[in-house]
Amino acid sequence: MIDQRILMASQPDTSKSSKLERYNSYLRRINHTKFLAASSKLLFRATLFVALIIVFFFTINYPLLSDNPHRVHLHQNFLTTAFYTGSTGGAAWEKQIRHSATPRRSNGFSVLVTGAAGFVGTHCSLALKKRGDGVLGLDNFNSYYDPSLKQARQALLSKHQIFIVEGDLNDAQLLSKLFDIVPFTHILHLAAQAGVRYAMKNPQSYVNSNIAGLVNLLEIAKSANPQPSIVWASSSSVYGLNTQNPFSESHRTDQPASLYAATKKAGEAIAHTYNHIYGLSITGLRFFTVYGPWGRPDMAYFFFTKDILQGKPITVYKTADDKEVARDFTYIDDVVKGCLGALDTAEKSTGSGGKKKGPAQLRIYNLGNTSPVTVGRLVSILEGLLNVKAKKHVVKMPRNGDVPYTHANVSLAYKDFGYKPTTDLSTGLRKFVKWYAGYYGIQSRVKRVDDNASYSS
Ligand SMILES: O=C(O)[C@H]1O[C@H](OP(=O)(O)OP(=O)(O)OC[C@H]2O[C@@H](n3ccc(=O)[nH]c3=O)[C@H](O)[C@@H]2O)[C@H](O)[C@@H](O)[C@@H]1O
Repeated sequence: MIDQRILMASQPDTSKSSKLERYNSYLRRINHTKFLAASSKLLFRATLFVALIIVFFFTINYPLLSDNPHRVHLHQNFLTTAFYTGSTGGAAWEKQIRHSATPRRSNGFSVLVTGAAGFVGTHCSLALKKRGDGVLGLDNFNSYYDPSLKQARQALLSKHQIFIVEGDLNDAQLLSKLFDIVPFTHILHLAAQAGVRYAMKNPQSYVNSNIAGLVNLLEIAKSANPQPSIVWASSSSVYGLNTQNPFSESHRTDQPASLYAATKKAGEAIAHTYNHIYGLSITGLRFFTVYGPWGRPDMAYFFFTKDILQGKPITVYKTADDKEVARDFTYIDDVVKGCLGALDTAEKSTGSGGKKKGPAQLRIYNLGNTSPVTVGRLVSILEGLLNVKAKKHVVKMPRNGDVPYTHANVSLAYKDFGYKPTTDLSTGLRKFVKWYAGYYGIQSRVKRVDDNASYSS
C-alpha cells in the first residue's frame, strides 16, 4: 500500500494558504540561521574576552615570571592603584589613617613618611612615633629587593600603631585623598629607587620614582592647604667626580657618575623650583652609605654578610690605579637623628593652595659619618664578627656609576641642628650582625655579639 502522506506530498499544492505557510516557514528558517550566526559571534567574542581577562590576571599575579624588573614594578603600581580604588577608601580605612597620623604630644607633627617600609623610613617612623608625633606611611612595596623584608618592617611599624598605605608616589588621586583626610604638617620623603649600579639595568625606574614621583608629590604638597614642610633624601652620590675632600655642600655637584646620582641631583633642582614658585619649605639630606639593622639587602655590607656566611666569594672593588675604595659609612641611628633634627628646624611653607605668599626655607645638608673606611676594612670587620674568612675576589671597579671615595663634612648640619654622628663602623656592624642573625634565625652560626642595640625586633 502506498503511503497516503507521500501521495499527498507529491501532489502540487496551489492553494493560497499553503503558499503563505511555505513563505512563513522560509522566513522562519532565515531568521533562525541569522540568530544562530549572531549567537555564535557573541559566544566567540565572550570567549575571547574571558581568555584575555585570564591572561591579563595571570600576568599580573605572576610578575616574577618576567625577567624585567621594571615590568614587575609597573604591575605592582597597577595592583596598588587597583587596590586603592577597589578595597581601600571607606570609613574604616580613613579612621586608620587619622589614628596613625594624629600626634600624641602637644604641638606634635603629623608626618607623611614616604618609603615607610624602607630601611631609613622604618627607623624614622618609629623614632617619630616614639616621641609622640603622628606618622602615616606610604609605600609601594616594589620588588627591587625582597618584599618580605618590607612586610616584616611593616609588621614592626604596625605593632607601634603606624599604618602604611600601600600605594605609589605617582598616584596623584591617592596622594590628594590622603591630604584630604589629614592636614599633614610635614612630609618626610624617603621613597626612591635606590642603588647606584642598578641604574644601568633599569634606568626607567629611577626616572619614574626619583623624578616623576617627586614632582607628583610636590604638586600635591604645593596645592595643599596648609602646605606641609618637606624633608627628603638626596644622596652623597651627587658629588660624583668631585675631587675636593671632605665633601661640603658648597662643592660642585654637576658631574654625577651614575643615573641614580643624576636623578638625585635633578631632585635638588626640582626642589629649588617648587620652593621658588610656590613657597614650599624644602630640606634635602645627602645620605652617606647608610647601614644598620633592618638594612637594604642590595647594599654591599648586607650581601657580603650573606655571601660570607654561605661560603660564597665576594667581589671587592679597587680603583683603576690600584687604590682601595672607601666609603663614609653612616650608622642608621645617626641618620635618624639627622632626619628628626631637619624636621624640627624646618620652617613652615609660606604658600597656600598653590600660591606663594613669601620666601620660604630651602636647605641642603650632608649626613655622613666624617670618617671614611675602606671596603677591605669593612670585610675584615665582618670576618671578625661572623667568625668566617671571606673568599675575596679583588677586581678593578667596573665603569658602573661607582665613585672611589666619599667623605662628608657635616659642619653645616651640626651648626643648624646639632648633627653629630657617634657610631663607628665596627660598633654599627656589630649591631647589624646581631640583628641579621636574629632575623634570619642563624644565631648559632654567628659569634655571640653582645651590645645594647637600640633597634626593636
Ligand atoms: O651614599 C649614597 O649616596 C649611596 O650609598 C649607597 O651606595 P654605595 O655607597 O655605592 O653603597 P654600596 O652599594 O653598599 O657599596 C659600598 C662600597 O662597596 C663597594 N662594592 C660594592 C659592591 C660589590 O660587589 N663590591 C664592592 O666592593 C662599592 O664600590 C662601595 O665602595 C646606596 O646604595 C645608595 O642608595 C646611596 O644613595
